[in-house]
Amino acid sequence: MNPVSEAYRSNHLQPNYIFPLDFESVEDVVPDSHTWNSPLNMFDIDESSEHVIKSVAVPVIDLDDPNAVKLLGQACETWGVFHVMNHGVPLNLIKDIESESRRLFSLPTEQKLKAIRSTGGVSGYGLAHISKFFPKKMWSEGFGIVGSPVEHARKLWPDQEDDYFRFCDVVEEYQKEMKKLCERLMSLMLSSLGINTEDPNWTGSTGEPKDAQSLLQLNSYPVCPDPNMAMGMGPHTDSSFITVLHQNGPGLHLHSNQVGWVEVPPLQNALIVNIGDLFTILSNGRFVSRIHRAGVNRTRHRLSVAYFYGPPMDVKVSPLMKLVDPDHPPLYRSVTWNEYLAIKAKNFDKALEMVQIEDGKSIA
Ligand SMILES: C=C1C[C@]23C[C@@]1(O)CC[C@H]2[C@@]12CCC[C@@](C)(C(=O)O1)[C@H]2[C@@H]3C(=O)O
Ligand SMILES: O=C(O)CCC(=O)C(=O)O
Ligand SMILES: [Fe+2]
Repeated sequence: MNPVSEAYRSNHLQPNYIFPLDFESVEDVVPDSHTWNSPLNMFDIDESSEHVIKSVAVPVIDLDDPNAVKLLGQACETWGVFHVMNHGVPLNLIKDIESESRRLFSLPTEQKLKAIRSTGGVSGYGLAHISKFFPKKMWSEGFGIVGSPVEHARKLWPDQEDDYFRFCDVVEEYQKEMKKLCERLMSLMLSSLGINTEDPNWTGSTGEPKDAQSLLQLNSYPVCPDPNMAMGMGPHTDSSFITVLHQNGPGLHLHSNQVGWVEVPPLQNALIVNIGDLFTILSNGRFVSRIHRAGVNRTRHRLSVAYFYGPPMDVKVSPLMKLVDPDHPPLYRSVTWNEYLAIKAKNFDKALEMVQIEDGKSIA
C-alpha cells in the first residue's frame, strides 16, 4: 500500500475533516469532494454575489502617523480589517517565515502527515477547524503552532538538523515580533476607545498578571485546476481579539452587506489586521469582526501566515465597563476564549449571537 494511503488509513480514528487533500496526486480536475457549487447559506450571505469580487480599498494605517489612534478606531468601527504600515516587524523576517512555510508545505505528504493534528487539538498539520461546518472540503492545508515549534520540527525534519533548527529559529523570532506588535496594536486600539492600558498583561481573579495566548497558523493554498469551483478557506470570522496576517499574493476576500465580497490585495511592506469576535465583545459591539474567506488560483501557490492573539485562556472577556452606560447597555455576556471556542465549535456562524444579551439574558 502506498505510504500516504497507509497514513490516512492508520489514522482512521481521526475525523475526516482534519485531512487535507493529497495535493501531490491532484491532476487536472477538482474532485467532487472539493467542488463548491452549492449555496452555503451561512452568515446570511447573498450567494448570488459569490463570484463577484470588488476592489474597494480597505484602510491603510501608518503606525508612525500622529493620527494613528484615531484612524485605527475608525478602521475598526467601519471595516474591522486594515493594512498596517511601519509595524516594526523586520521585513526579512516576514520573507523568512514565508520561505519556511513554503519549505514545510513542500515536504512529501507522507512526512507532513507525521505531524497531523490530534482530534480536538490545535497544533500540527491539517485542514482548518472550520472545515467541518462546510459540506465540501477546502482547497488548503494548514499548520498550527502554539508555543514552541520544536516538537513539530522534530517530526517534520527528523534527520536534517539544519532544516530543523532554521524552522524553529524563524518561527520563534516571528512569534516574538508578532506578540510585540499585537500588544502595541491592542493598546492603540483601546486608546481609540478612551481606555488607557499601560500594561498589556491581563489580571486574573488571583491578581497575578497573565500572558495573552496566541496561535501561529501557516496556511497553504496549492494551485488549483479550476479556481471558480474551489474554496481555499470558507467564510468565517476569527475568534481572537486580533489576527495579524501576511499573504504572499491576492486571495483574501472580506464581506460587507453593502458591497458584497471585497478583495484585500497584499500591500508592499504592510501586514493585514483583522478584528476577531472577542474584540467585538470587549468593545461592546463598537469594533466589527468581519466575515472573510480565501480564494485559490490556477498558477500560484498562495501562502498566508496568521497570528491569532487573544486573552489568557481562563480570563473572562466582557464589554469594558467604560463603554457601558444606560444608553449603551452591555451587549454580550462574559466568556473566556475557551468557552467561546466551544460555543463556536457548535454554532459556528451564530456564535456571537449566542453570547448576545437580550433582556438581560444570553442564549448560550
Ligand atoms: C484558537 C483558535 C482560533 C481558531 C480556532 C482555534 O481553536 C485553533 C485554530 C484557529 C483557526 C486557524 C485557521 C482559521 C480558523 C477560523 C480555524 O478554523 O482555525 C481559526 C480559529 C478561529 O479564529 O476561530
Ligand atoms: O489565507 C488567508 O488569506 C485567510 C486566512 C484566514 O482567514 C485565517 O487563517 O483565519
Ligand atoms: Fe480568518
